[in-house]
Formats: sequence, C-alpha cells, structure tokens
Amino acid sequence: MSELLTTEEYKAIAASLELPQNAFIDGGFRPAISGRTFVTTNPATGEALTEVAACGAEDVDLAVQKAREAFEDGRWSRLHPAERKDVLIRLCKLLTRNARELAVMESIDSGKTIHDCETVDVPETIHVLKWHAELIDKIYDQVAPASDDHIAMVVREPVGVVGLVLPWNFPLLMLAWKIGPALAAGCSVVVKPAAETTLTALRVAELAVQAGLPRGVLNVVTGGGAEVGEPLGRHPDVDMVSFTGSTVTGRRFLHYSADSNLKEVVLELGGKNPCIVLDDAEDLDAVAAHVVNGAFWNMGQNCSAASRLIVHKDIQDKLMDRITAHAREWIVGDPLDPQVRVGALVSTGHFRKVSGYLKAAQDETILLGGKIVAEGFIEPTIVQTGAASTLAREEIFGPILTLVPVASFEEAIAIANETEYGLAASIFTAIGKRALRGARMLRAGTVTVNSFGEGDITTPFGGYKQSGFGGRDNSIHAHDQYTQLKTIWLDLTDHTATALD
Ligand SMILES: NC(=O)C1=CN([C@@H]2O[C@H](COP(=O)(O)OP(=O)(O)OC[C@H]3O[C@@H](n4cnc5c(N)ncnc54)[C@H](O)[C@@H]3O)[C@@H](O)[C@H]2O)C=CC1
Ligand code: BAL
Repeated sequence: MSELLTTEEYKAIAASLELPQNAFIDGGFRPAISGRTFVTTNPATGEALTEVAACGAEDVDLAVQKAREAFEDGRWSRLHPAERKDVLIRLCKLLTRNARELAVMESIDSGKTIHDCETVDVPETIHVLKWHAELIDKIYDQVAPASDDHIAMVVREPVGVVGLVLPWNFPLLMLAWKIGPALAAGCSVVVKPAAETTLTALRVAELAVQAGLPRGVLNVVTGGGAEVGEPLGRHPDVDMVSFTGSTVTGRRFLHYSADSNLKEVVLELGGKNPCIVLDDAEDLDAVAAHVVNGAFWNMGQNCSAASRLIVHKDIQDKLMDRITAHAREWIVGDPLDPQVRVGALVSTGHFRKVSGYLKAAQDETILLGGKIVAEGFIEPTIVQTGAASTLAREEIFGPILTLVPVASFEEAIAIANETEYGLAASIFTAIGKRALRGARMLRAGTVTVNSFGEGDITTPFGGYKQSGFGGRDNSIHAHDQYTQLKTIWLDLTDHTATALD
C-alpha cells in the first residue's frame, strides 16, 4: 500500500467514484425485479450516496437459479483447481490495482476510517483471497486402508450453491473470508451484504468477472434481512449458508434450515470478549496499547473486540494511567482524515443503540471518555461496573469498554467465563504456567496471550457457546465449510484370476 493521502485528496476520490447501484446476478448488474430501491448514506455525514436495488425473494430465486446452473454445468466447479487458482489470483491483482478506490468506497459507505480501510481492510481482503487461491491446488484427497484389490477413496467435493450472509462491520473482509474458500472449493455463491454496506461487494463481483470468473458463480443480491436474507436462508435449492452477524439473527438461520431443506449452516456470531490483565503482567504500557486497540479499533464494532477488561485491583490505577495516555492518540472525527482512528458508527440506528448504553454508563463510574462527540460519533469510553451489569454482559458493539476489578487469577477466569458468548479472550501475564492454564480454562474459540488479536488467515476463527456454530472461518478449516466428504469404494477384484491360476 502506498502512502496515505490527505483528507482533501480522499474527498476528491470519493466525489469521483462511480458507485454501483444494482444487484449482480449471472455476471452482470440488474435492478431489482420489483424496480424498488433504497437510499444508502454516508454515516459520517448523513448524506445520501446513491440508491441501491431493494431486492426481494424473486431476485433471490433468480440468483440461486443462475448459481445452480453454473454449479451443475461445471463451468467453475469442475475446473482444475489450478485454473480456479489462476482466476482468483487475477482477481487479487485487479483488487490491488483498484485498492485505493475500494478503500474510499468502503470508508464512505460504512463510516470506517480511511486509515483502517487503507492499511487493514483492503490489503487483508486481498491477502485472504490470495491465501485461499494458493491453497486450492495443494490439498490432497485421501485413500483409506483397504485390501489390495479395493481402493477406498475419501474425496472432498464442493458443497454446491452457498448463501453468504454478511455483516456491516467489515464488509470487504468478511466477503473475502467467505468467498475466498467457497470459490476456491468450486462452489457457486449468492452473497447478501448488509443493507448498510453494499457497495464494495458489488464492485468486487464486477472485478471478479473481469478476472475471468464465469457468470453465475458469484452473485450479489442487495436488500434487507427479511427481504433477501430470509428467502436465501429458506431457499430449497441452497445447499449451505455461512452467516456472520448477531446471535439473534444467526439463530433464525437454524430455523430457516430446519423448516426448508436442512441446508448446512455455519454461524459466526457475537462476542463479549474478556481481556484479563493479571498483577504480574509485564510492560503495562504495551498492555495498554493492546487494550485500547482491542476495545476501540473499528469503533468497537468488532465481534472479537476486547469489550470486558478484567484487571487485578493492585495494578488497576497504573494500567488506567497508561490506557488514558494511549487513548489520547485515538482521534475521533472525519473518517476520511488519515489521522483519525475513530470514525462514525455504521448507522443512525446503531448510533442510537450505542448511545443508550453510553447513557446507562453515566450511572456507573466513568474512567475515560463518556461523551457523544457529534451525531454518529462516540468517544472511546471506559466504565467501571459490576460483572453482572447489563453493560458488562450485553454486546454493545461500540467504543465502550467495561472494567471489572478482581483480586485473583481464579476470580478473573470465573468472571471471564460468566457469559453466554465464547468468541475470543485475551490474558496478560508474565507467568507461563498461568498463561497456559488460563488459555485452557477460557471458554473461547481464540485465546491470545500477552496480545490482542484474532489470529490470522492461517488460524481458524469461530466461537464457543452462543458465539458460533457449525464451522470455522479462515485457515484450511474454512475449506471444510464449503466442501463435503464423499467415499468412493472401488472393488477391483480380478474375477478372472482364478481361471488363470
Ligand atoms: N458478529 C458480528 O460480527 C456482528 C455482530 N453484530 C451485532 O448485531 C447487532 C445488530 O446488528 P444487525 O446489523 O442488526 O445484525 P444482523 O445479525 O441482524 O445482520 C447481519 C446480516 O443478517 C441480515 N439479516 C438481518 N435480519 C435477518 C433476517 N431476519 N433473516 C435473514 N437475514 C437477516 C442482515 O441484513 C445482515 O446482512 C449489532 O449491534 C451487533 O451487536 C452486527 C454485525 C456483525
Ligand atoms: N472480526 C471479524 C469478524 C467480525 O467482526 O464479524
């Protein structure tokens, strides 16, 4: 990625962007069959960006039909894996060529900072797609033990037509997490982006066809959850759905599946992720940097955000001093200003929801921030509260971190696990035995020690308890979501052998 530009330069790019408006079905843009549209706005300014096709069940039917045709005639599903790899690598090159345009489009559509879009979202998107593309011609099938005249093959086949239902917090990156392994495996996909953030998925679909992806393999159907997400979840010809979003909506997909064709469902859901800092933690300044990044990156709109700080009472004050110093660097403001680290919340509705939690925080002890900066913008906030309070239990999905002091390692772990969620957790300690014991005891899909993070493309990502179901994103395990195992048993007994003997 080249140097970041100035705010004025980013604004000029934003003004010159050609924003996609229509759904992308069977290799081209199409308006909704009903002709209906909805307005998509820039959450940082409240200004309308463009009108986007408000699709419905009839558009989902069409997209699934085209995806099915593509899957069955093998134009993608039966290509040699190396040929699929070549197309996906060409897509990565096109994305790289259009990286700046995509970063600006992502920022104005979502309120995310241009800093993050340029340095994380777009480069990570390309990295993820490339990783899955590179993987696909390096996976071998298996041969099971059998007698000399039999071959028992265990092969992986693409699962078929898959629905990919996306959240708004990482529109490009979540698209890549799902289309990367799905397309590499040979599936045809129908993507349903969040209505708040539709633009970059449409642009990626357009670039994918330019890269040589056959028509019908990647479709993007735009619109609301009830209008597009539900028909996709209930569709009898969709073989599998991979969903990232809230636990409430994820639960619905299990009903959709049970009520329709028992399609496979993979859910990556919410989190209320503990970040434990023990009294033996070393380098509190580095710990503070991790805490601030974990809690406030992407305005806290991150399923794996460090949203519950559980800190030993003996070091609470020292840690808070350092956190306060680091938080000063997290400037709140115009997302197109490259110095800004805290942009706008994704929508007015979400801003109101987070503001409600901020109001509740006023009844507790606010240790940092606590204010609304402007409509859509909330300053990084830390509130000391009891472990059982609403603020410490519910997923806020905003820049509000709760702090709960504890007196021991055991108490920290117990409080950390007192949640219906189990997505991510972190623990800061200099004592190796505590680190390993803590990592084992924490009921979460990813535990980081002495850092905040969610691993990388090489490690599986998904949740324990009500944070996940059915599979993992990222790593070679993501490939499992989009493939199914087939046993091919060959009886090659030579029945003429007796005659020859
Ligand atoms: N785990 C995560 O990464 C995310 C968690 N969330 C959490 O969810 C809360 C609510 O945000 P939402 O945007 O409402 O999340 P959501 O889970 O409702 O939305 C995610 C996706 O599901 C679709 N959807 C919504 N209702 C649907 C339905 N009835 N049937 C089928 N699809 C449907 C949406 O259009 C979107 O594409 C947030 O405040 C946050 O706490 C939101 C986004 C991402
Ligand atoms: N942090 C990646 C997954 C998510 O927030 O939805």
